[in-house]
Amino acid sequence: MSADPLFAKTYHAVHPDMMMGASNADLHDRHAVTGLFRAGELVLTYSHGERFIIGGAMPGEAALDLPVQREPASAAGHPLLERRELGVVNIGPAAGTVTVDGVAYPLAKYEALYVPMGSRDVRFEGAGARFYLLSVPAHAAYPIVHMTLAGNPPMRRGSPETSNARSIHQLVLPHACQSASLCLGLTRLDPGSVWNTMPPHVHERRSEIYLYFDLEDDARVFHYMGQPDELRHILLGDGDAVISPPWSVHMGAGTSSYSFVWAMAGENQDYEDMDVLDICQLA
Ligand SMILES: O=C[C@H](O)[C@@H](O)CC(=O)C(=O)O
Ligand SMILES: [Zn+2]
Repeated sequence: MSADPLFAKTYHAVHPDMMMGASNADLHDRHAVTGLFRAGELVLTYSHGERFIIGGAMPGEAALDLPVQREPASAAGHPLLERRELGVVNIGPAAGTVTVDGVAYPLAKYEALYVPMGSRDVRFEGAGARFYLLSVPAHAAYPIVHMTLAGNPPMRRGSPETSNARSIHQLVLPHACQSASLCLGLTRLDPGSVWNTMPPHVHERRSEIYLYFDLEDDARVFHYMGQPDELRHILLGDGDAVISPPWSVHMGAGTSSYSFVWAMAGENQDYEDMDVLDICQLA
């Protein structure tokens, strides 16, 4: 539940002690973001981690508009992006269009749009498109940027021998697209590779959200989280996201290969600001 009617659910910050001994249902309730993609709906949730708005828009035949703020009264009716920036990724299957203040941006599957603070009207169209939405508070307006995978060649990580060969596309990071705080990318596993983010890491200065997709209906990702010596897991399906607190490991293994969108915000935009963990220290 959420106090602000704009949001389907509010996710609170979680203390490390709360993860130890939590039931699987509580873990899911506190960290898994499900139900974002409903035909004909735009769904928003709110996380107290970096004040992320995590949402999904699945237009169907009718267009969907980003709503305006409702609370407090002084902000009611103002654009949602009055003091926020937005990242949009089309996770498919079909192409769609995002129109920002009258300018249309066709987004093929895997393409993304950075929408600056101050944008007023944001409209989503296209049957079969699923737009994943991530918004964080901003202090400055940067240019709108349409990102393609071809325009953002990947870093190659992992290998088939360790079942983790993958392409990491950095989409919203300072060298590719300026933003106030948001960092965003897309990682695709090679066929037959199932492990992401190996070796895993933590980054105390940013929290991170993963959204898994390109999974068949009966496939799952076992997403690991928690302190390195107190790991827990959550089972996620196609179109499900998971919120990692800044102190938490985030890595996963799937029952097939898959893709995921990663999004971070916090006090820096240095992708390399990670404490990489040795697999042998995990427990
Ligand atoms: O902090 C950065 C993120 O966790 C991801 O970029 C990691 C990732 O995509 C991978 O290794 O597959
Ligand atoms: Zn990370």
